[in-house]
Amino acid sequence: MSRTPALPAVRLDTVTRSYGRTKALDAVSWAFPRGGFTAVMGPSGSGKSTFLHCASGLDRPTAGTVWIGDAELGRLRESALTRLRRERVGFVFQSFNLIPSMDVEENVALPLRLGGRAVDRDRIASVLARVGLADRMRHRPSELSGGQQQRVALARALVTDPEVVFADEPTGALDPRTAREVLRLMREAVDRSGQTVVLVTHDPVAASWADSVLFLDGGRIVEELVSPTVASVLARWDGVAA
Ligand SMILES: Nc1ncnc2c1ncn2[C@@H]1O[C@H](COP(=O)(O)OP(=O)(O)OP(=O)(O)O)[C@@H](O)[C@H]1O
Repeated sequence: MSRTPALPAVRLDTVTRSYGRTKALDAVSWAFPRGGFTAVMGPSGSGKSTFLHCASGLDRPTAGTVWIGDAELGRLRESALTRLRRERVGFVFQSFNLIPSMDVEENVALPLRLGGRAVDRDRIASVLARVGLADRMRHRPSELSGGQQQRVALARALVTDPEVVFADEPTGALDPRTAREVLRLMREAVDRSGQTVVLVTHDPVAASWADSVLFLDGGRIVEELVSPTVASVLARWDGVAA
């Protein structure tokens, strides 16, 4: 079963991703515990996006193995991998990636439609209520603030009840107060719904919401900081970025 408690939500075993002679990821192994919130930090070019893309099945590693739950991604054909990403994984990006011509309800319903699933309006209403936007169903993205758009994107990521949500700099374009609201909702997805969140960020405040922070440097994991605070993240960051 995909939700066997003993299985990590995501596991990487000696994953390397090369671009020519550059090893963007260099034999990285890690297991993300189910129901955990992990932040991934590191200097520019350290491999964070590559890590997230390989861990989520958006990209295929050059070598090594990735599992999401019980599914070994390298064994899946492209169509099965697409289905797995659609049904078992949620994505949130810095740039929201909402469809401008669709209203909020249609944007949130999109993963269900693409997956050929029934669009249950109560489910959409409930996930929008969860992110505090129940009264905005008929709005277009352009009629919403950046923070509201990111909350729609989070609702869209959560609507399929995914095992794991991958977020790439989701608060990068938001002011601190709005960012806090998005982070609180991600924390809630972990604490109340047992979902797993993997968050790539440059922001020590965002990282301090996680249960642990992985520091990447030169395509390798060089540190894990458990129970991070803003101060402890900054202190480690100085060490990694030095
Ligand atoms: N498509 C690509 N083609 C060639 N090289 C790439 C490609 N994507 C990434 N790289 C290289 O791999 C390394 C890691 O890049 P990656 O984007 O994963 O870093 P990052 O930590 O996410 O950086 P940033 O914080 O600046 O977004 C860099 O040296 C980068 O130049």
